[in-house]
Amino acid sequence: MGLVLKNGRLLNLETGEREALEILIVGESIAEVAEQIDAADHETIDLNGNLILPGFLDMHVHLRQPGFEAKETIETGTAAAARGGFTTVACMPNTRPVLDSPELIRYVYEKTAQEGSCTVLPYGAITKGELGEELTDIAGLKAAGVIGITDDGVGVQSSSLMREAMRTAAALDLPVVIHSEDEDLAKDGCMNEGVVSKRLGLPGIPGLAESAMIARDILLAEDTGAHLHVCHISDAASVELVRHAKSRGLKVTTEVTPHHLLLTEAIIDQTDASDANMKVNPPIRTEKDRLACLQGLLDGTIDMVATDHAPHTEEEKQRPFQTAPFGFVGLEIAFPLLYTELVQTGHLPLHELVKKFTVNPAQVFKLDRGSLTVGKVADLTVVDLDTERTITGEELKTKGRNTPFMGKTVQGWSVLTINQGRITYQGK
Ligand SMILES: NC(=O)N[C@@H](CC(=O)O)C(=O)O
Ligand SMILES: [Zn+2]
Ligand SMILES: [Zn+2]
Repeated sequence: MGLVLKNGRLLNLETGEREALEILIVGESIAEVAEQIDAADHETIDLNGNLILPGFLDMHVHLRQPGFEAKETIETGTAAAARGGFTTVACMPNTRPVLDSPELIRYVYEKTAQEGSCTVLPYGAITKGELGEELTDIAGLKAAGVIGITDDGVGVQSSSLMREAMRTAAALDLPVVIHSEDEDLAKDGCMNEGVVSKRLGLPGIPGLAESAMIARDILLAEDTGAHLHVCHISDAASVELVRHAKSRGLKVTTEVTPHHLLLTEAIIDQTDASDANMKVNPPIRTEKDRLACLQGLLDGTIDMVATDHAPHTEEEKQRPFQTAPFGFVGLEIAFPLLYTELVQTGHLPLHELVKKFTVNPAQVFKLDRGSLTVGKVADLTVVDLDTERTITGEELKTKGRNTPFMGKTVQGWSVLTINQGRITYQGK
């Protein structure tokens, strides 16, 4: 007995056409895709004409477990992912303890098997404890199932250590995923360095703190042959560096967050830095930087969207701007925000946006996901493009309420998500 999805439209990611096709799911896989499927022996769900998309992949999330369960757990973070249409998320190792050993990687897989609502692929740390001093057992981490190595949350300051990490990762065919931040340039900054930080008298983080490190790591990737993936790109010069590296044929890829595509530092200017829900790292920058990120997404310099879902408690975010932690939640609202702000406004066609959530991340990280053809894993989401909903705290499945998009009305919400043949979210 399987499950037949009836009365849906399948989006063709090559042409953008919407095809009236039915899907039969048996076990974990797609058994049939056809104009009409005999549902006599199966359960059926009527999709009311809504759009069927491959399940989304988010290669940058913070699930906070182990150690920071007040912010998020694997259970709540993956429930949020499912509500957002995601079927695969890659989780960052800046937990407590840091995911820097094979045992801790196995812990994430076991916890996900018990409580998860999507596939979770952990990253392992580059350095022990993310302290930037000593490399982890990268081969051991790979054997335990990491999909890449990263010290996300902090930049690896030592160039010789990074070079050694890249050499090892290249030999193991593991991506090196970088949080690019020169701590010396970033100092104790809490927002973008520029006219707004000057007016408010707050310490700034210059775009240079990001781009200078990206330049270093592109050169190290060339030197070592490693695949370099640049996290949460936010600055115009950074986008140009990645564009140039790609044009030279280097294995350099990158991601951008919805907030860096949609916001500028005006959100901090307007509120006089009174609300730490506007505080994130890398910081929200200028209109020039925002437009460079958008252009990078459109021309393929930026491969994918990633949320950098980074939940914190309300207590932490009520602290003064300078001392509150950096980070926004994003899993549940990423697709509706970008559908509303980029597709509805004509910046890019729907199927191009969907690729940035599906086939592109799958290709970059060599995952057999992102396609809805017979024999593939049944990872999909059904999206209602028409119904408008306001982003409110009550509806969120994440524990975090830290988003600058609270109160915004958007459309393009998932109404059904299926991961490995199992319904993981069903809503209105
Ligand atoms: N993005 C953030 O502002 N915060 C992240 C760390 C990170 O992604 O660098 C976090 O772990 O809270
Ligand atoms: Zn980061
Ligand atoms: Zn992050």
